[in-house]
Amino acid sequence: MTISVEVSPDAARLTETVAAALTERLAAIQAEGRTPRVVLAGGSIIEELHRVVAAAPGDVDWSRVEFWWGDERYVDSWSPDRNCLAAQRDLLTPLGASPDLVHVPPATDSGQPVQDAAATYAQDFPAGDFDVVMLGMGPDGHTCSLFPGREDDVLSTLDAVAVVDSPKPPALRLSMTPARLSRSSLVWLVASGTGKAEAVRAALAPTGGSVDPVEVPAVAPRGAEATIWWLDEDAAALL
Ligand SMILES: O=C(O)[C@H](O)[C@@H](O)[C@H](O)[C@H](O)COP(=O)(O)O
Repeated sequence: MTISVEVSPDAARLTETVAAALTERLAAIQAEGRTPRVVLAGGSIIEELHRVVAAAPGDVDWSRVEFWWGDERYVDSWSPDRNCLAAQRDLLTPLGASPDLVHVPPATDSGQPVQDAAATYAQDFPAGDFDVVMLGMGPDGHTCSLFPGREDDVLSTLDAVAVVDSPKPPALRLSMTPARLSRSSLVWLVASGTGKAEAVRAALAPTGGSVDPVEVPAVAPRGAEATIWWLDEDAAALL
């Protein structure tokens, strides 16, 4: 398992580079006769990445790719806060993804308390491992609605947790745990801009030795084959 850092000159080159790496990987998996399993997320750079992939879909049969979400806001299914609606609009609909292969997390109109919704969400995860998990990171080092100091979430041995008082609105969220996110060949963290530079340094170049995943949750998910931090120069400025 390797951990590496790839730095692009700016946000546009960053999303182009990650998009090309994604389409190359998914095409290679399909060439082996497998259906790729991809985990999506929300956040500004990830949503821009989705648009770039949709504009440059590569040699991938997107109707034969399975999708899940690493986290989702637990709000009404039509709320603009939903990560999955943005991904559907920017990525999945333009690429012709198969609705049967898109695993939409539960929403509040299911009527379930958030804890039950987390269990329902996890029941929809595959028996096998993922191929690519693509995550953003907040300026505080959170990823996937896994926030600093939330030991019960970050170190959970479950596949998914309910986040009940997120410091970033909306308060209720569903998160795939680092334990489950790490059941993936590749974990990619994508970060852009000076606002992420301090968190990138905390994750990758700590001043005081090793990084505590409870303090910097973005370091917790690790790919079985590789973990890659895709950064632009601004995000990498303090490395
Ligand atoms: O619900 C969320 O907030 C996102 O899923 C979150 O994990 C996101 O990826 C980071 O917060 C980065 O977001 P920005 O790139 O917009 O800062």
